[in-house]
Formats: sequence, C-alpha cells, structure tokens
Amino acid sequence: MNNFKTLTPYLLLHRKQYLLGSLAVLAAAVAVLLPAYFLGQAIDGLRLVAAGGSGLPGITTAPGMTLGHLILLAVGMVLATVVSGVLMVAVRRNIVFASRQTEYEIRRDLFSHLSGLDKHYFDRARTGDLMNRLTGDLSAVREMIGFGSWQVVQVLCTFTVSFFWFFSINWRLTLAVLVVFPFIIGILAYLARQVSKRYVPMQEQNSAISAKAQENFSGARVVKGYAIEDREIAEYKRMNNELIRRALSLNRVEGPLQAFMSLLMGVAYVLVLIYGGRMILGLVPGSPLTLGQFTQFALTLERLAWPMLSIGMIANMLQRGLASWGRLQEIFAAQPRIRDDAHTDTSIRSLTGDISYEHAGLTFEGRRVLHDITLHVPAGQTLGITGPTGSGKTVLAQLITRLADVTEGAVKVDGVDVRRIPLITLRENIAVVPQEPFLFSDTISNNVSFGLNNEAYPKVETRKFVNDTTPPSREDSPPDMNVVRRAAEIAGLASEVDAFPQGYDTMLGERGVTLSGGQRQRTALARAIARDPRILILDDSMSAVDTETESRILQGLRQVQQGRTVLLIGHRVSTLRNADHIIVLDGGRIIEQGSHDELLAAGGHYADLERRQRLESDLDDVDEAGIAAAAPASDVPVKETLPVKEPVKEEVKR
Ligand SMILES: Nc1ncnc2c1ncn2[C@@H]1O[C@H](COP(=O)(O)OP(=O)(O)OP(=O)(O)O)[C@@H](O)[C@H]1O
Repeated sequence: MNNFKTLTPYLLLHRKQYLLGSLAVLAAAVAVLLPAYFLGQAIDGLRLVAAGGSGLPGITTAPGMTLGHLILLAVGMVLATVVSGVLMVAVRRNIVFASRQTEYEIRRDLFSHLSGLDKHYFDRARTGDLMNRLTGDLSAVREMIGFGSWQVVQVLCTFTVSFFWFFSINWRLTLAVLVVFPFIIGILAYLARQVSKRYVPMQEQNSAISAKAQENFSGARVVKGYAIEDREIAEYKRMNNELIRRALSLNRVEGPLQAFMSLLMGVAYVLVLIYGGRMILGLVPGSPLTLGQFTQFALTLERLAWPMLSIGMIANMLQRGLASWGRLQEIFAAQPRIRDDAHTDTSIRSLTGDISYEHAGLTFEGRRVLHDITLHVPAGQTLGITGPTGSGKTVLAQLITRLADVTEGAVKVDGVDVRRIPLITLRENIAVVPQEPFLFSDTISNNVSFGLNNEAYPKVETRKFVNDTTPPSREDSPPDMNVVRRAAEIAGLASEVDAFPQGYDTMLGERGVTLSGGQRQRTALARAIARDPRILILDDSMSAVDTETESRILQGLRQVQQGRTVLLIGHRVSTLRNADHIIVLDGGRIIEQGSHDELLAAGGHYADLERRQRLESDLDDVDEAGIAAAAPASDVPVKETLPVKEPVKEEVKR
C-alpha cells in the first residue's frame, strides 16, 4: 500500500480521465445487468398472461403485459447491450489511454532521474537490470494502472450493482449467495501473499538474464576471442531454467485459483437453485419468489461469473504491478552522492581554468588512493601526468570534474573549491576524453557534435503532465559542420572520415565498432575539442594511435590550446614531453615533478621511463629493419601503425 501512495501523484495527473473512465465503468455495470431485469419482467408478465388464460399476441388479458410492453422490453434489452458496448469504448479511451500517458511520464521521470545519478551509482548498477526495470517492470505498472484498475472498478461496480439488485429481489437468497464470500476473500489474501513472494525473485532473475545478455553482446569480442561461447550459452541456459522454475512456481499458485473460483460459483448456483426453488414452491414462509425474479437473480449471478473468476487474475496483476513499482521506486530513491547543495555558489557561470590541488587526498571504501596532493596548474598551461597503472592518474583528474570528491584537502578551480562551483558550470567548462571512449550508434558528425547545442534543450519538467508532441529540436538544428570538421582535423581524424563513402554521415554501430580503436579514440577527442572547453582532460586517450598521429594531434592541440588548461595523462614520454609541467604518480603520491628536461636531468623514474621507451623503440627499429630486409616489400603487413617509429627515434635522439 505504501508503494501505491507514491504512485498516486502520477495517477492524479490524469484524474479526470480516470474518473470519467470509472463513471463509465459504473454505468456499464448497470447497463449490462439491465437485460436480466427486463427478461425477469417479461417472464413475470407473460406468466400472468398465461395464468389469465389468454395468449399473446396483442390482446391485454392480464395487468402489465401487452405486446407493446414486450417489444419495449426487447428494445430495452438491445439498447442496454449497445449502451454497455459504447461505455466500454469510453472506458478504454479514458483509463487505458491515461495509463499509457502515465507510463510515458514515469518512464520520462525515470530516465531523467537516472541521468542525474552519478558515477558511484552507475559503477554499481547493471545495465541489463536497469533495462529490465525500464521495460518489464514499467509494463507491469502500466498494466496495473490501466487494465488492472479498470478491472478493479468493474468488479467493484458489478458486485455493488448486482448485490443492490439481489437485495431488492430477495434478501434471504442474497445472504445464501454471500456464504461463499469469506472463502473468496481468504483465497485472495493468500494469493496476494504468494504472488508477491514469488514475483520479485522472478523479476530479479529476469534482470540477471538481461544483464547477462547485455554483457555478452557488449563483450562479444572478448567472448569470441576466448572461444567461450559454449560456456556462456550453457550459463545462459542455466539462468533461463532458473527463470522458468521461478515463473512456474508463480504459476502454480495462480493455477488452482480459477478452478477454485469456478467451484465457488457452482456452489452459489446450487444454493440459488435449491433455496430459490423452495421459495418459488412456497416452502419458505414469508419469502415468496416469482419465476421472473428467480430468472433475474440467476442471470445476474451468471453475470458475476466472469468478474469472480477474474478476481484472481486482477489480484495477481495488482500484486505484480505493486512489486514492479517497488523496484522502480528503488531507482527513484537512489540519490547522487555528488550534487549541488547549500554551499554551491550559483553566481559562478564561467571558469578560466586555473587548477590547484591543496593537500588533496582520496579514500575509496577505506582504501587511500591519493595522498596529500599539492599542485598548481595556471590557466592555459598543460600538465602531463604519468605513473604506473593504478597509481591514481584518472582519479586525480576526476577530482576536477567531481566524478569523485576529495576526502581530505581541497581541489580548486579559479581559486574556488570545486564543491562550491555549480556542477553544470563545472562540467560545461570541462571536456574529458576517457580511457575507453564511448561512441553512440549515430553518425560521426553527431558523435563529434554530441556536446554541443545544449542550450537548445529546455529542462524537462518531471511529475508533470506534458502533452508535448513536438519533435526534439536536435532534428531541427543539424550540427555546425565547420566546428565538426575543424575538431576532426585537430584530432587527426578528418582525412580518414573524408575517405568514408558517407563521410561525416557514416553511421557507427553500437560503441562505434565499425571504427578502429585509434579512430574511436580520435572521434572522442574530436568530440571534446568541438566543445571548446576551458579545461581539457585527455586520459590516456592516444594510447591506441601511433606515435606519428599522436604528434600530429598534439601539434594540432597546441594551436587551439591558447587559454585552455590541458591535463594530459599518458604512459608515453612522447605524449608528455611538451607539457609545461609533468608529475609522476606512484601509489597515489607525487613522486617527481618538473619539466621534461628537469625530470630527465633528475635521473629518476621519468628518466628511467624515457630510457626504456627509447631502447624499446630502437629494438623495434632493428627488428623491423631485419624483417624488411628478409621479406619482399609487398609481404610486409600493413598496419595502422606503419610509419610509427621514425618520429619517436627522432624525438628521443634530439
Ligand atoms: N570508483 C572507485 N572505487 C574504488 N576504487 C577505485 C575507484 N576508482 C578508482 N579506484 C582505485 O583507485 C586507484 C587508482 O585508480 P586510477 O584509475 O586513477 O589509476 P590510473 O593511474 O589511472 O591507472 P591506469 O594507468 O591503469 O589507468 C586504483 O587502485 C583503483 O582501483
């Protein structure tokens, strides 16, 4: 019930439709029972005519029944049937349509809420589970508030109207029918408990299966690379079997229910037949019953059969809907750990990009990953960050975008603690090219321009009925191709895109699988450059491109670097050598810092790194020269990294 309370704000958005629909259900419940009433009247009238010794047609021989009356009753029966049909259409147009709109509003709000959650939430959530909640659970909720609520109102109205009629016909016979009701209520309570106990595990298994499928499809290359398809298929089969087991366990409680309801209906019929028959025969003193009344009673009871049988199904639907709403509520209940709060200075709208770390430290679940970082990067300068894997390079940069917040000290941009800068300002002024770039299933131009045109989108209001059918404005305003082209040129992507038959309109598959790793990295880089940010963070984002392309990109970046602060994370000395300042991290601590030359002169970790990379490069050159000499030129495999080595050698030897 608590769950239902949280759903009511959504239902109230369409209260008029739900109310009109419910009134139509009530009217239909009356209309649908009218034929039984008319038939009862006709039978009693005809019986009187028959008792008077004169037959139909046409001549009035007994009070209350003429052919005209009979025709009127027949027309009434037809009209009642037509009216109930029309009312059913009205119910559908109101309740079912409203439930569709409610579903849309909940989905919109879920998406909006999920979009506002932070990295911490998505690090832990499984995509497949979220997808299952947004589809399966949301459908169950829609069924509950649409068809389910319609059926609830229908059953309530049918029972109310029927019992009103039962009592008006004969209260003793009505009480006899009521004998079966305590059983029905008991069964329903049992069913509700069983369904909720078994439905949630079934949905959890559904989520696990969705997550499994999603991970297998996303990681198809890994699965194939390791040739573990059979193992994965077997695991998927096992999970499906478990789902079937849980679904059957749910069905087992629903199965006997209908049979039991039928049995109760049968008992009610028998009671009406025996007790009603005795009344007609005059064997129940003080409780006479006419044949017409008996017929009306029996036909009305007949009309109750379907609602009675469907009670189990409705209870099941409601229980599933409520349980699913509970699962959606879990999403709504999740709150981002990092968000604007009372300390946020909303007057800050722009940044210049001066970054300082003041004794910044970071602890993740009891594990310290950054220790006492103190560092200043003036606006417009480039900071190179290197260090062994896991040394804290990425999290150091994440402190600026607030994907993580310091647990000690502070990180400031333009002298203001980042925790006081509105998140939107912070993120509008920063572009990050992550280690593993994500591309959308869209054209190259839309992928590059992804961070643009934000201002064209007004904030979507939630918990609100928005009858907005205008298409998204993105369709209306195509990306500025000059910006896209320039960004692609700087990112070293332009010549390859121009070679594609569809150029910038080339569609990328999910995650851009039609591009090579290096092309994907450069598309993500172009996306960041197109954004024209004050602070640009490149997190090892040129690891998949050859050193020649890398040096071209870095040269291009230098052109657009004026007034832009750049954080360049990398493992290659060639990436970092031109940075204004370089830090070397190890175990979350800065162990060395200075310019490229200063660090080389210091002869520490950085110098060691440079020496090793130079040696590797020289060895590769020797190998390649050997292979080239041994093989005809046409047999040498052509790789994306073909002219890689020379520039490195040049750079290092300079
Ligand atoms: N969200 C998180 N929760 C818990 N620990 C985390 C989280 N993010 C990073 N870490 C931990 O922080 C440490 C530093 O990670 P980080 O990603 O910054 O390393 P890195 O230097 O960028 O490594 P690489 O060169 O491999 O990318 C690692 O030990 C990592 O396990």
